[in-house]
Amino acid sequence: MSDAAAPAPAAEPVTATAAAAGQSSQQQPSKVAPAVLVIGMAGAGKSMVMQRLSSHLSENRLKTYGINLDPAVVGDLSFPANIDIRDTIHYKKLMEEHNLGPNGAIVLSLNLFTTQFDQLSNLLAQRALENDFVLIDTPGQIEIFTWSAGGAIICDALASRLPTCVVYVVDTVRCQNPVTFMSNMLYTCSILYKTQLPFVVVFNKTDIVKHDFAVEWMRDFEAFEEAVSRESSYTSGLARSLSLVLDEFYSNLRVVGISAARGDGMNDLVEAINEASAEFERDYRPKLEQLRKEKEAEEAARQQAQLNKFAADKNAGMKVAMNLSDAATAVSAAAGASGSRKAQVKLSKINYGKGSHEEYDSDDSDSAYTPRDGLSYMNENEEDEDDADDDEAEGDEYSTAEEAEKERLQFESFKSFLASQNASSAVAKKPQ
Ligand SMILES: Nc1nc2c(ncn2[C@@H]2O[C@H](COP(=O)(O)OP(=O)(O)OP(=O)(O)O)[C@@H](O)[C@H]2O)c(=O)[nH]1
Repeated sequence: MSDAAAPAPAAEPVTATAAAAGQSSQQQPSKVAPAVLVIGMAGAGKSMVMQRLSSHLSENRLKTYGINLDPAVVGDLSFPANIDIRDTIHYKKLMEEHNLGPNGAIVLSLNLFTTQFDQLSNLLAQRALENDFVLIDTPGQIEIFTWSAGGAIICDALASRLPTCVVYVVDTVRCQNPVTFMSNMLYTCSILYKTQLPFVVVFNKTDIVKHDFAVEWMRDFEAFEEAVSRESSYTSGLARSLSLVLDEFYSNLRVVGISAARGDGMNDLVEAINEASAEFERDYRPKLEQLRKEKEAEEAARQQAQLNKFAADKNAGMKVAMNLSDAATAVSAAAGASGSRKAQVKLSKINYGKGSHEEYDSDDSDSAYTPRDGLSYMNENEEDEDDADDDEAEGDEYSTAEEAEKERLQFESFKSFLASQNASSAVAKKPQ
């Protein structure tokens, strides 16, 4: 990607708006150069408009920064370009590699190029401070700007950094047919609504046909209807209906007639671009700022929701541990009520192990329970060894009683054995 210095002469302290519209340099417009996206159907004259506009601005001592986004241009460009898509993307190779036709390869080239567009727009933001206009030529495949992701990325990236407008170039000669005119206007409309950027419609090639008829059709529905009535096709009826719908759309359009070949109407074009740029700052910038803030707020809310979910999951984990502890405590208390302290201690140890999450003796009414690591409740006045000692003492008593009972049973059984033995020997000694 080349980024050579623009060939235009050094700018004098006169603003783009003032020079182009013949105003005083006292009126200070934005110092950031507007980005002008030149869009139009193949053959409408975009490249020639780029060439004429660059030289016209250069003659007025205004600096331009040129960008070529058309990968299919053969040979030298007709305008001075600082950045050329052909330096990074070889569209013929793409055709071969992906088995694509020229249109598909051009759209793919643009889409590939837009993957670098964020970096490019950062560079443009700097260059926009050193230049008066950033001019961008695009391929004739205008579907890039109506439905392809690449067009939207380009427009968003530019508009986020520079005042951006669209110059839509129309071939006036081919618009003389009202149905073709309507077809062109529908494209204009769809690009306007897709890009949402300030718009200038440029009727080119006015050296061949004046664009007055087109302006009249846009301003006066009856004039268009009369032209359409001469057509007898189905589409003429559709064109008539559509012109009614587009009435509102026309009223908000900036329209300029030029001849890129002869250089007619160039001052009007520059003035329209400056107006569109001012419209961007006045109407579009606040909307973009609002959108940016909404997106930031959305992102912040999303992050907060994730944090809340994380915290909720963590609390749920703690609750499970706490519930287990409560259950153990309840059973332990029940066991305590029946007087089996040993059972309580054993239960506590079976559930958690000694010194683990929770240990709590329900029969110590004077206990002060203090949380430990948020999970355990332990009687501060009681030491772990107490339990151990209790276990030992009570364990001793218990085993002695058992043994005594065992001894007693053994003794009883021995006595009954002796008694049975004595009885049998008495029978044996009895004289016959
Ligand atoms: N008479 C006349 N011819 C023009 C004018 N502008 C452009 N042309 C001619 O129209 C043809 C197409 O011009 P380009 O500038 O290549 O058009 P483009 O829109 O860039 O075309 P693509 O690159 O194919 O999209 C060329 O033959 C130009 O000489 C004009 O104002 N008057």
